[in-house]
Amino acid sequence: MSDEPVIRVRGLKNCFGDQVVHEDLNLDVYRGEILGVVGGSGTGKSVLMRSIIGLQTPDAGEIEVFGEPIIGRDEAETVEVRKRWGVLFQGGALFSTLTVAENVQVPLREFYPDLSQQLLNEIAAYKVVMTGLPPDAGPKYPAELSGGMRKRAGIARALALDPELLFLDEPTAGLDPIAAAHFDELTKGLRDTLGLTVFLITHDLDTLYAICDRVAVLADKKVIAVGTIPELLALDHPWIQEYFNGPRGRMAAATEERQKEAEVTR
Ligand SMILES: Nc1ncnc2c1ncn2[C@@H]1O[C@H](COP(=O)(O)OP(=O)(O)OP(=O)(O)O)[C@@H](O)[C@H]1O
Repeated sequence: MSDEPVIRVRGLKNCFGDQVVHEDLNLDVYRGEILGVVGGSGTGKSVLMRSIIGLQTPDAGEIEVFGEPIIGRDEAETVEVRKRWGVLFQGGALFSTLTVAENVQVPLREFYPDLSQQLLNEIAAYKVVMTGLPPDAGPKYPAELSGGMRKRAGIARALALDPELLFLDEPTAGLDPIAAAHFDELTKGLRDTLGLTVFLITHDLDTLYAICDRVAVLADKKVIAVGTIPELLALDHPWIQEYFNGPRGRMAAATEERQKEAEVTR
């Protein structure tokens, strides 16, 4: 992790009618880190992600990704920076009428319309295997895959353009604990091998303990705290205490502790 922010958010404000979702929200995400983003339902985690990737126009504030301003710029102006990130939306959001391989090719066709079909096929096949899917998953349709495989296919598509930055919105939601743990390993493995920066929205405490370098907590319309889990535990904010020190939080901490001990004795 470096001290260079890949994402810089300052004074962000987002409203829907009378509802103020974000007010004076600030956040830095550093190169090479996996940043977990947590908060109660409706605190605006997805709206924050959508603002950063330019799908939501905020009411005020500044957002920079790789030093490029995002707010108020159209798609054509941000094309170079958009090539540098990949996104896995909540639920995977694959096109159901396209095969896995065709889904992976969508961003390639959008940004590199002159690539030959052979090259598109080769890149898609490589991305599919890279995410741990069997090679024969390429010609399958999303409906023919398990939930865990669909998430992997979503990651394969997010990786299509060899991004430096990956946005994941609740990637382990709906997965059984074993598939979720495998997905966590995949995320960490990709970060370690490709040097990615990962912005990871999650409700999954196991994921936070297992792979996140820092965690940002959304509450009261802003990021109220960001740090390692021990740093957050030292704060006496009621939501943070309830979240990390509630029964599920304690269980996730104990699991992580056991895994670390097992690694030491191995
Ligand atoms: N396009 C929209 N129009 C109106 N309201 C919206 C829109 N998008 C989001 N909201 C509202 O903004 C708030 C934050 O939504 P968001 O989806 O970011 O929450 P979240 O923290 O990701 O929640 P969850 O953990 O349940 O996914 C919610 O109250 C939601 O209803």
